[in-house]
Amino acid sequence: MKFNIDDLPVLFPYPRIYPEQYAYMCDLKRTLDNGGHCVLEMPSGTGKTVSLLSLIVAFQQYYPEHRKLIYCSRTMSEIEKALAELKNLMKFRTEQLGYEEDFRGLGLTSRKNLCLHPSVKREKSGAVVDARCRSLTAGFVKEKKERGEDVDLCIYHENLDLLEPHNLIPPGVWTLDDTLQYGESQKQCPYFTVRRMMSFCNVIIYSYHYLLDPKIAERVSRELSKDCIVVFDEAHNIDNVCIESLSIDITEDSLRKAGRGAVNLERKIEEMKATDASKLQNEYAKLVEGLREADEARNEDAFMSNPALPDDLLKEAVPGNIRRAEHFVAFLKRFVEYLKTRMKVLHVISETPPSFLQHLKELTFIEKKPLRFCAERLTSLVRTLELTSIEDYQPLQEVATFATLCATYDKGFLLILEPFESESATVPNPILHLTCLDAAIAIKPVFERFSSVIITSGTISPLEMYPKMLDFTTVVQESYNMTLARRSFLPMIVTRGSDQGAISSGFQIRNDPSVVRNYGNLLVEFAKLTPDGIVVFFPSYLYMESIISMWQGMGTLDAVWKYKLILIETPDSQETSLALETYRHACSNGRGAVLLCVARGKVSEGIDFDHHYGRTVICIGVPFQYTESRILKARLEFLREQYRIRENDFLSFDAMRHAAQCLGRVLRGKDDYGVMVLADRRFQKKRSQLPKWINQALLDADTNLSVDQATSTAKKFLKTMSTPFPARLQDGISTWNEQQLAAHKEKVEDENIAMLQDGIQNGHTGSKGGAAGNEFDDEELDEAMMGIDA
Ligand SMILES: Nc1ncnc2c1ncn2[C@@H]1O[C@H](COP(=O)(O)OP(=O)(O)OP(=O)(O)O)[C@@H](O)[C@H]1O
Ligand code: SF4
Repeated sequence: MKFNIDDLPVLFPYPRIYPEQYAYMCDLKRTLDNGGHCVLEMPSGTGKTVSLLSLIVAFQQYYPEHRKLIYCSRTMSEIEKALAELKNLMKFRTEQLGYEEDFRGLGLTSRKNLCLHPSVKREKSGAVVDARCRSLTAGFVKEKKERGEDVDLCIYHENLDLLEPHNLIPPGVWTLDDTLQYGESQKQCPYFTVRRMMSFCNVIIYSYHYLLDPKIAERVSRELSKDCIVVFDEAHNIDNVCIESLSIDITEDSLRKAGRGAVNLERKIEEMKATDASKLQNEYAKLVEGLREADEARNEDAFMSNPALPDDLLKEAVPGNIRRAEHFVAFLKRFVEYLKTRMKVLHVISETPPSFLQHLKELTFIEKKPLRFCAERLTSLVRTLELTSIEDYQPLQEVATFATLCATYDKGFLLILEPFESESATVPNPILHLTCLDAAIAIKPVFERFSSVIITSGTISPLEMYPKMLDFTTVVQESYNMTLARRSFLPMIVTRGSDQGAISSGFQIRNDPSVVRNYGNLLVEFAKLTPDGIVVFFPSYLYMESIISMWQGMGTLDAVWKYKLILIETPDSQETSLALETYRHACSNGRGAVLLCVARGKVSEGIDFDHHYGRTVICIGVPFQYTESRILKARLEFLREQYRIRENDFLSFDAMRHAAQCLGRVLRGKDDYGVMVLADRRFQKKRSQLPKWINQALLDADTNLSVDQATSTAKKFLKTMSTPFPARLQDGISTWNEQQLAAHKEKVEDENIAMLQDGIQNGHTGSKGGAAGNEFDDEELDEAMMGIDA
């Protein structure tokens, strides 16, 4: 369908639009017009992707600036889905406009997914694929070939140089699959085709890391211009991605390997001195000028890049004591030895980077400045030495990254040395964590560089938490309702068992036989009444294991087994895929199945249980994080001091965003239906932290149910749902055709005029849904702080 938002003509590739899609697009347009950032929460399965793409492509094509869209998603399947949606949109636009627009949309993922080289693509590890690819494509390998040496090159990479650089792939939208097929047919590398064509694309769809992880972003995304429109889809975990991209763990094993790497480097330096000393001399001369100049020709070698953010990168000359290759390696060895001695301590140490550096200086005379250069200096050396098996130097690179991060950032980081794996362990197995506490550090350059950043997800309540945590301001912050012609999902909070005993995964009572039995009864009852699939989420693997073994003893599993197959998620991804496949099979053939999994696990984040694959979702307990974790404690303290976010507010927010993610798994569209059970008495007080669209569907009467009451409510609901509901009944309510949309716009305009006439100023109030609020009482806080979910 076609419609206008203000003066902007929008082409939307479906005959009907959902009211929330229209509202979402209006707010997007407002954000782009005003030039600023926004946080938008759109109910799951209501076509967020197509709304984003239709509006932004319309904006891009209509206005002369032709602003590029950078669309970041989390997983490869989500990237592929968005590309397919874009392809469909562009096809529709061509049909409507009567001509094909000059447009290119491409998706980028790792080499591992896009490699075509017959032997490299068979490697299992992404790091090995990267390393092997480099050994076939690096500039010095090519030079060797030109000199007539017997080295292998990748023909898929070589062929790219024969093409016009701005036209490596014809215009159009290419899904990852299309790109692979095209690469195969033309014998050209899909990965480098996309990398090199990024400046010539209208839309790029790739993973978060290409913008947020400085090690990758610096290489891949540095040429993107300021007026690009950046979208982070499924952004409810964006703070964790930011933090992970700047955190690093060092173990005794990695230090041993790093030491070996340094010895190897020494050997290589000696060899090069004997054969071609001028290369080392050249490197030295260039380092006097500064690392940037020394490293100009590194465009495509995404290896050992700098972990620090662009603004924090060094532009000065490299300090004299690490300019010579052998001096630098000796320097690294000294640093590795120092770290080894630190690992020998048998008590937990937590210190800030300045205090670490102070101690380091006292003991070894290593200064901060050369440490800052470590990562880049190592890159330069590896290039000069023309090393090919770079995966052997990975641990040394980690140490160099660690050094650079420690010496670059004074604030927002903490070093934590944990000598033992767990409280009860007696054999030391030390880990030195350099943990980033401030998510705002990694994302800051994105907000500073791009004028419009859109943070969106199906579950991103409370909206105001994200601007606080990520330290940015928004022009629009909105949460949308789900318009439904009938009540097609039933959220409820179960607080008591059939015996009226409270149910909760709270620390004190979680393993009480009566609580476990009540949870078991809940599962058995829902297994009886739910057709096809049930997904059950536990707060942690540990709790899931203990409850399953207790259920085994109580005969609960046997009772469930009568009605459904039981499958379990494990930390092993292959096992879990197999369980999922069997689960789907059982749902499809009528046997029905229960999938037991954990909040924050793979299933809760990326897997959709649409239609019969998920008719009931049960959240057993509030999925709090393991609060005894020192890293989490340090982050909580930081959030309190830096951003005035109280510990309990953050813990509660974090638990609820994961609970909401779990609930959202079963509702994948307007024609879908399902029951959402929050089984813990503590959910009652956290209700306001649910996304607006779930909270509004939760009736007051359904917030304090016993297992019996919940069963009878769900039975009635499922009975209603099983009656046919023709799509035409949604017309005008949860879907609009062009006339209905026009009528809505007219109504809004009339209302605005009337309001103006009344002298009432009209303005957006922003989100009212899911205020953060402090919903903890003292008892709950105690529970949370006592480490409920190990
Ligand atoms: N107006 C519409 N009419 C019919 N189908 C639509 C419409 N809008 C979207 N869809 C379809 O609905 C499905 C769900 O859309 P999509 O996956 O984009 O939802 P979403 O909001 O991104 O969900 P989530 O964020 O939870 O993944 C898609 O297959 C999409 O093509
Ligand atoms: S250039 Fe492309 S095809 Fe060749 S090894 Fe690298 S990723 Fe694979």
